[in-house]
Amino acid sequence: MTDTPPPADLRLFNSLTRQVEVFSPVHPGEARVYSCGPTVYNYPHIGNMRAYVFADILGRTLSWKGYDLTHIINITDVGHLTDDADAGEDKMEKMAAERSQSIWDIAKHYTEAYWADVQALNIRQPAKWSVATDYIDEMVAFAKGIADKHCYELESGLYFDVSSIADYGRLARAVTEDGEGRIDTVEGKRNQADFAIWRKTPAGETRQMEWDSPWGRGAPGWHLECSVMGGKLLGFPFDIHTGGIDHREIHHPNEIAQNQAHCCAGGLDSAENSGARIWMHNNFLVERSGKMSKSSGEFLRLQLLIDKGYHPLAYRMMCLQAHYRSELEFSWEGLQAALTRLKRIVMAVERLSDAAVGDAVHPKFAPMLEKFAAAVSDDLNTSVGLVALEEALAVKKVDAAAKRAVVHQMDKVLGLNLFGLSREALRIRPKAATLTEAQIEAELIRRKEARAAKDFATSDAIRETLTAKGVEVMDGDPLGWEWRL
Ligand SMILES: Nc1ncnc2c1ncn2[C@@H]1O[C@H](COP(=O)(O)OP(=O)(O)OP(=O)(O)O)[C@@H](O)[C@H]1O
Ligand SMILES: [Zn+2]
Repeated sequence: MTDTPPPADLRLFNSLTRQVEVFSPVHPGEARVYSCGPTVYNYPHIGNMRAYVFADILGRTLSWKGYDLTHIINITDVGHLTDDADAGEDKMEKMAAERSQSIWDIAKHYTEAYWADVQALNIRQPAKWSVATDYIDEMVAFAKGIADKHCYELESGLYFDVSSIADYGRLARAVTEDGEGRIDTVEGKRNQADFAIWRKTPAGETRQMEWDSPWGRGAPGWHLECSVMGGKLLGFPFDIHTGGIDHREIHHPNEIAQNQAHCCAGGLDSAENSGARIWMHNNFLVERSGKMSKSSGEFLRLQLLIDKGYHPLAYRMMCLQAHYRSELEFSWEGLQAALTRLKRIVMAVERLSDAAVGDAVHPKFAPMLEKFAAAVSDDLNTSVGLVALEEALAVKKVDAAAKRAVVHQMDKVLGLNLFGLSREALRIRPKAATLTEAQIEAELIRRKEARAAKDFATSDAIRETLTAKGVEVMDGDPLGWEWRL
């Protein structure tokens, strides 16, 4: 019997080196992780939530391996422009103006909506949700510390000179024409990739969110926010920084540039000072038409999936079935398949008795647990991890408590809430359903009576009516019926 996961080095893909590296913590026994959080100007779409499912799997894996995890996710409530480079308006200001609402109300509403999705997807709470506007003083102090050596002032704000640090942009490694084309030229910029770390409020304008600074009244740049919160809450260097793959091109190279400047100011030179040792990026959730995006107007929210009758953890399952570095194409068929797979697993778990769940693992399950540990240790290969879980569930003639123990171990990483979910809970009434559950139950009782009286015509008719109304009758199944999605 063993109560710790089988040892396997955790290997993670570092976007900085473009290599899989063995994780070796900065502080022995600890793991410090920062994840770029949502810009709360709108509802998150399910693509955004893929980024947090990924960060959650990373955090759970680190915890499972025994590291003392400190995970920070920020809430961006100021500074993120409609273009990741320096073009456009502040996303928050723009939405507030469109809605004639205060930014603070908008931020509150969408932060709560985001947290509801976090909870529905069984994403663990981080050590802290750091809210950008709570760190304005620290941002001004950070900017002051690097301004002399690395920045210059223009009418529109304080700009970071990317030629002032070693090896700018090595994370993106793609100074393609495409990349450069995205960066809007601001009159007077020394290099095309220079970016604002403080944006001055234009003369004659007032913004809802503005603060005093040595460079005039204005607001911090989005990249500055993450540098400051990461450094302040985790200390430089920390272990891992995560975000979606779009951040690999502009946001994170700019964060790294600032971190380098900041650390060099403290006497530590060179490109080694990226702030975090490992930078990890999840790939996109895409639709046939391309990347799912808030800015494009129409997008899929988790709530829409639920309204259609899909349990939110089916979406988590869908994410786990793909590797985080692969693009994942969303389709309703794919979601349905993920839900069916989750149901099968939950049914198998339900069959296990309520015997005590311990951490101890029976030797019979050692091969599956080893396979599982090897898979998640191999850059978070959850899709193979799921197969190991199913193999463990399929083992015959074994004590139920022992099986529960191994499932419990695996679910610590997968986070499918397998002991909190029942198959009935996975059956969600679609919003468009015309029948209530009570009506369905009543019809099923009528049908049972008809069958008992050998009145098969009536029994078949009831079944057909239910089918027409989106209900599948399942004879011989303890659940009795399902919504047809
Ligand atoms: N389609 C997607 N698939 C996976 N991750 C995504 C996708 N779109 C954005 N992300 C990630 O979601 C996280 C939150 O992003 P944020 O709230 O800043 O969205 P946004 O950039 O305003 O929205 P969008 O890019 O959709 O217009 C970031 O880590 C981002 O990289
Ligand atoms: Zn960020």
